Amino acid sequence: LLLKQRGTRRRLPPSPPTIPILGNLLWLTKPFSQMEPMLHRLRAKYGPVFTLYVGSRPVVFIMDGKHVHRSLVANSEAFAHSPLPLTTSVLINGNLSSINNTPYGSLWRILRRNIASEVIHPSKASMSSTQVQRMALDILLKSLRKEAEANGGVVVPVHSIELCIAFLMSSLCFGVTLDEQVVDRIKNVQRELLSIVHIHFALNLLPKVALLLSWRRLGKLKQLRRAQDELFIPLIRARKELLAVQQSEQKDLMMISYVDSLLKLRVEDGAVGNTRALREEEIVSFCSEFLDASIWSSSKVLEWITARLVKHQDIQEKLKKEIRSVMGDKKGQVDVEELQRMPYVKAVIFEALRRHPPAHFLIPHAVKEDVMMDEYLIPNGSVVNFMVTSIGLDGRTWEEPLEFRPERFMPGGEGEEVDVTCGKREIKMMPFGAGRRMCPGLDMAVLQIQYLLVNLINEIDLKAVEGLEVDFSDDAEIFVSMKNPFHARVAVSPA
Ligand code: HEM
Repeated sequence: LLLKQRGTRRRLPPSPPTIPILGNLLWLTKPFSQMEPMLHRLRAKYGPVFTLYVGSRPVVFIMDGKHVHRSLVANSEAFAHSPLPLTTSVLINGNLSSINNTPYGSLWRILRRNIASEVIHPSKASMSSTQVQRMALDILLKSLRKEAEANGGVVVPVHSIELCIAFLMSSLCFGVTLDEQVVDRIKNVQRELLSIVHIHFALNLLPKVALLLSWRRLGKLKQLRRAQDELFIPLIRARKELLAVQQSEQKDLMMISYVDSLLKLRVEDGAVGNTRALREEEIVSFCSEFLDASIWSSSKVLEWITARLVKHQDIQEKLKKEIRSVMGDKKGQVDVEELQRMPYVKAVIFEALRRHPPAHFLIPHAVKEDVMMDEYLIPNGSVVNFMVTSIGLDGRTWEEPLEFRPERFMPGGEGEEVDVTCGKREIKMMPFGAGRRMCPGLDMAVLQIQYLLVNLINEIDLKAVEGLEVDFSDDAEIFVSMKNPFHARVAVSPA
């Protein structure tokens, strides 16, 4: 059991030999892709909870469902802290810039409640997203049709998928449906920003070193931040004016948006009881977090699923059969109520989240007090990292874990009872994290992926291209892409 221990003998989780002063720094500064095999080897040798050191400071790794449950769920408050944000991020974005960077406490709760109840809550989400979802689907189909026409029926679906999800999420962020060129610019700025924010584990403990290493990148970061300001600020101001008109004329808005909620939000300011509105630059930063958190994760999941459907024609056929059985003779788009009657669709999505989670690690957590895990001490100030793939691909839980087999999530399968919110005793997979910092966008993301997947498959057949085998190797950075984007031959019914 997890207990706080005072005054008894304390031993940290096991660790490989460390170099004096440096600790295991050389390992910890490796990019994500190179760290994974090393972490699996350490798990095999030291067990599911072990320590690496940055100098004398411990970085704890938790690699199995049982210990994730003991920490993030059973002792959720102690593990809900985040390490200090990287100094570069503070320089560019200021102190109040994202939910994830906000220390666990009252301000974090306000920000979490805001996104969860004002934007993502099913009642709000369905109001604003139904029409936008339809438009996003049209963009996806139109983009695939255009590419197929130009290339003899062959497409690389990742581009169309990213455009579609970026359109959907930027509309929900700013409350307007933006034209494709603007969406493309937003997507490119966000991608560039992400690509230069290399978050090495060690740097979470050494913000000053991170600053030195990142100094060269600082100019580029500032330039990208200016590009964000140019794109986002006019949209935020337009929304502010619209809200003022709506208030004075008591009109209903056509759709809600994340920016609306941020414009109305009050945060603590200095003395107890004092509050203030968010500054414009803070709103820009929160929008950036919203777009990054939602665009890449959801589009990666849809990319992996469509790649799997090219490879496994039998699964594609089963999906189509289920869609036909629910839709009967009805023509046109499948709606949200019909999606609830498609268990196999959900099984395909869960299998993709298990086999190809878009993030292989949770965002690093931290503890702000000494905490006991079994007989081990996790000392105050430790960074704690949780590996998503070591749980979802654990051969003790899943039969042939590397196989893509949605049937596991159907009645009788080993994943039938899986709870992706990780509230139950056992954690078999955690693509959205677990505990207090668990992804607030879970329901929205699953619903949008269901909607886009079903309507896409209802309209097109995805086939393999002769001589171009789908390669399932991944490119494990912050969000995990396919190393080699796959090609598909599509037969799209005319618009
Ligand atoms: C398939 C889609 C998604 C996946 C797999 C995913 C996964 C995750 C994961 C693993 C975390 C870290 C949890 C932790 O550290 O314990 C996270 C955090 C977060 N996600 Fe998502 N996410 C998805 C979609 C979304 C969407 C659509 C939104 C917003 C609309 C969103 C907003 C956030 C935010 C704001 C956080 C930070 C929460 C905090 O620190 O309190 N995510 N997500």
